[in-house]
Amino acid sequence: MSLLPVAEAQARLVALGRVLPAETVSLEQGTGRWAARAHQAQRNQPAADLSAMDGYAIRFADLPGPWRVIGESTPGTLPDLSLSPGEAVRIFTGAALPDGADAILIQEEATRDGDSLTLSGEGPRQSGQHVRRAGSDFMLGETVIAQGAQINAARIAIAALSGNGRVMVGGRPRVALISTGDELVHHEQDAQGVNIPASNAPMLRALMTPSGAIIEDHGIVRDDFETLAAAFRAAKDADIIVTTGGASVGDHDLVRPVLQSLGAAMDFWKIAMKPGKPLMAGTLGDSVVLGLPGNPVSAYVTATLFLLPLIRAMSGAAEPLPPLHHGRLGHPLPAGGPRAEYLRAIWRAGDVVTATDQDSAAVLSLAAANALIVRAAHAPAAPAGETVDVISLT
Ligand SMILES: Nc1nc2c(c(=O)[nH]1)N[C@H]1C(S)=C(S)[C@@H](COP(=O)(O)OP(=O)(O)OC[C@H]3O[C@@H](n4cnc5c(N)ncnc54)[C@H](O)[C@@H]3O)O[C@H]1N2
Ligand code: MOO
Repeated sequence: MSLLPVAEAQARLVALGRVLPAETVSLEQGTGRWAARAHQAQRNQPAADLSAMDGYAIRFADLPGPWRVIGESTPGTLPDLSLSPGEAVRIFTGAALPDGADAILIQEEATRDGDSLTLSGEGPRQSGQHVRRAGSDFMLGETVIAQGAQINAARIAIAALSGNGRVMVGGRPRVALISTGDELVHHEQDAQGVNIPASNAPMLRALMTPSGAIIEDHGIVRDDFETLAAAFRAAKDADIIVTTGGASVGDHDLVRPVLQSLGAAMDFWKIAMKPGKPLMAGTLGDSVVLGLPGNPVSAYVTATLFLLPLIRAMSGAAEPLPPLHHGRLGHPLPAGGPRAEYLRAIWRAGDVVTATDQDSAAVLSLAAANALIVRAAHAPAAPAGETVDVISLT
C-alpha cells in the first residue's frame, strides 16, 4: 500500500472538518482564537493630533521663540485654545494640540519663567515633530484585524483601541481524547513492571489548550474491541475524536477495525512521514476521527502537523498549518528515506542541530528540542551550512 504524502493528507484532513459557527466574545475569551470576520476600526487613532512628549505646543514658524504660555492641554480634554504668533501651550504626552500648533518643544529644551518661555536647547527640527497626527495609526473603517487572523496580544490591543471591545471569533471544537493500550496506567498512578504511565493525553491537552479547543479526556481504553467501540460511542458528540495507540498493524491495533465496524468513513491511513506513519483519519457520524500513533513522539509530531491544523481550520484560522522557517544545518545529514522526516532539533541563532536520539519513543530528546527539521521524502545528503525547513516548537 503506498503511503500518502504529508501535504495531501493535511489538505484532506482539513477538508473533513467544517468551520464551526462563530460567536462574539470578550477579548479575554477571544484570546488565541481566530477572527470569524474582518474587524474594522470604529474610530480614528489617534482621535486628534496628539503630543508624543511633555513640553509646549508651538507654531514651528515661531522658532527660535520666545513665547508666551497661554494655557495648558492635558490628555482626555480637547483644548479650547488657539495659538496666535508667539504663543505656546503647556502640553503633556497624549494631550491634543491646540488649533494653530504644529510642533512640540520638549520641556528639556525650554526654560519657563511664569508665562514666558524661551528656547534653551535645539528645539523641534521640523513642523510635526513629536506630533501624532489624527488617524496616523488607523482610520475609522480601516480593517484592523483580517478574517482568519489569530487574536494574539497585539491584536487584542488593536481590537480594544479600535473600538472592537468584543470580537467575533470561530467556535471552539470539542475534542474527545481516547488513549488505547493494555499497558497504560493513569499518569498519577504508580506504573508497575512493564506498565507505563499514559503520557499522550496530558501532552495533547497541553498542545491543544492554547487553541481554545474544549478537551474531554475519555481516559484509557483497553485493547478490546467492544470496550473501544463503547468509547467511540461515548465520544460521538465531539467535533473531533482523537485516539492514540492501536493505529498500526499488530493484532492489538484495533482502532481501524473498530471504526470500520461502527460505520466510520475512513479517508486515509498511513502517511509517508517519520515519525507518524500509522496516522489515520476519517469521519464517524458528525465527528472527524483522527487516529494518532501511540509512540509519544509520533503522537506529538502528528498532533503538530495534523491535529492542531484541523482545530485551527475548524476554528476559522486563515492559515492552519504550522509556518515553515529556514535554518542553517549545523552538521551534515545523510540522504533521507522514502518517508518525509521530522527531526527533533535545537535551533539557535539560525543554526539547527539534530537531537542524537530520533527514536519515536524517545521523549527526552523531544523535551530538549525546540524545532523540527523537515526533510522531504528521498532528500539527498545535505552538507553542513545548507538551508533547511524548520518548524518551531516554541
Ligand atoms: N510490523 C509493523 N509494526 C509497526 C509498524 C509497522 O508499520 N509495521 N509501525 C510502527 C510505527 S511507525 C509506529 S509509530 C508504531 C505505532 O503503533 P500504534 O499506533 O499501534 O501504537 P501502540 O502499538 O499502541 O503503541 C506504540 C508505543 O507507544 C506506547 N504508547 C501508546 N500509547 C501511549 C500513551 N498514551 N502514552 C505513552 N506511551 C504510549 C506504547 O506503549 C508502545 O510502546 O507501531 C510500529 N509498529
Ligand atoms: O512512524 Mo512511527 O511514528 O516512526 O515510529
